[in-house]
Amino acid sequence: MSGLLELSGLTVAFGRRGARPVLDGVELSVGEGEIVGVIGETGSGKTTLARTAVGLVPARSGRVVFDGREISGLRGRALRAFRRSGRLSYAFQDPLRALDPELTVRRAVAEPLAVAGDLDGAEIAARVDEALETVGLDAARLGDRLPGAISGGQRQRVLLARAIVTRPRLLIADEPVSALDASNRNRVLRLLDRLRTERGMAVVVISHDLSSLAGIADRVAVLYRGRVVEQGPVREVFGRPLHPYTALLIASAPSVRAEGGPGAAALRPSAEPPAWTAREGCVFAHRCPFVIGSCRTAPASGPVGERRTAACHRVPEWRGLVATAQGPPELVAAAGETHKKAGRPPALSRASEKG
Ligand SMILES: Nc1ncnc2c1ncn2[C@@H]1O[C@H](COP(=O)(O)OP(=O)(O)OP(=O)(O)O)[C@@H](O)[C@H]1O
Repeated sequence: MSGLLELSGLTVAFGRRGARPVLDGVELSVGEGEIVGVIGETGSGKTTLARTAVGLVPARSGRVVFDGREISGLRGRALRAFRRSGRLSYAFQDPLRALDPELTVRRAVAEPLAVAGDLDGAEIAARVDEALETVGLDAARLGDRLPGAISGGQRQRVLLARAIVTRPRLLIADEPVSALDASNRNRVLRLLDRLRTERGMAVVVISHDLSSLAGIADRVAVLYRGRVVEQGPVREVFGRPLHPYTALLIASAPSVRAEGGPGAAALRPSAEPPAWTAREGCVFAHRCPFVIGSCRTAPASGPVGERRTAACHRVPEWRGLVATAQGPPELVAAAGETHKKAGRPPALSRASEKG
C-alpha cells in the first residue's frame, strides 16, 4: 500500500556540479494520519528534506509523490497551483523569520487562504478564527497584534495556525518545539497529536529533541549526511537502535535511552578524518567504531524485519560487540573512557567532522 507522501531516491545538491549531495537517495513514506519524526544532527539535511517535499527546492533526481501525484515533476504554474492548494503544508523553522513583522496575527494566518483565492472575506475570517482557536490562541485578544508583540510560544502557534488554516492532509513541521520552554513544548506536541486524531492529518515532525518525538511519533527516520541510515517504529528505534549512528544519537539523549543501552562512551566514533568520499559505502563509516572493509565500498540498505530499515553491514552483530567489549581495539579503549563534559558529546558536533 502506498503512503500519502512517498519520497523515493530523492537526491538534492546545491551549487557546482559534482558537489556532495545534501540529500542522497532518501526513501521515506508517510501514511494517512501518521506522525513521522525526522531526526539527525545539524546539517544532516532535515530542512532540505522538508523544503524539497513541499516543492520549494528542486530535486536533482528521485521522486516526491503526494496523494498519488508526482510533485517533483511540477514546474511553473502547476507547481504554484499545487502549493497554493495548501493540502501539503510546511511550518517553517523559525517563527520570527518566517512571519512578516508587519502583518498582524490575523492577516498572517489569513494569507495562505487569500493566496488560494477560493473563499470570500467572511469565510476567510471564520477559518482564521477557527485555526487560532485550534492552536489555543484568543483571536479577539491577539488577532491584531504584530509578531514582535507576542511571546515566542504564541508565535510558534501562529505559525502552526497559518500552516493548518488550509486544512492540509499533511503538515511538515520544522523544529516546532526547539525554541520553546517545557510547558509550551508540551502544548504544541499535544496540538499536533490532536490534529492527527481529530482531523486525520498526517504530520512530519523535524526535531533535534528526541524525547518530544518519543511521545508522539509513530515512526522515526534518522538522517545522517543526507541519507536515511535507519527508520522504523519509534519505540523500536529508540529502544533498540540498529545503526551505530542512531545508537550514538540516542546514547547522547538520556531521556530516551533504554535501560542498559550502550552509552555514548562505548560508541565514541573514531576521531580519524575520513580518507575517502563516502558515496559508495556507508555515510557513517569514517566515524564508526565498528567499521569493516565493506562499509567503505558497498551500500548497505534494506529491510531488517517488516517495518524497519537500517543501512548497516554489521546489524546486529555490532551490538554484541558493545555488550561484550570484544570489538575493535579502538572501541574497547573508547568503552573505558567517560565523557567528562556534560551535555552534547563532541561526537555529535559538526566541529568533529572534517569531511
Ligand atoms: N540553499 C542552499 N544552498 C547551499 N547550501 C545549502 C542550502 N540549503 C542548505 N544547504 C546546506 O545543506 C546542508 C543541510 O542543511 P539543512 O538546513 O537541510 O540541515 P538541517 O539538518 O536542517 O540542519 P539544522 O538542524 O541546523 O536546521 C548544510 O550543509 C547547508 O549548509
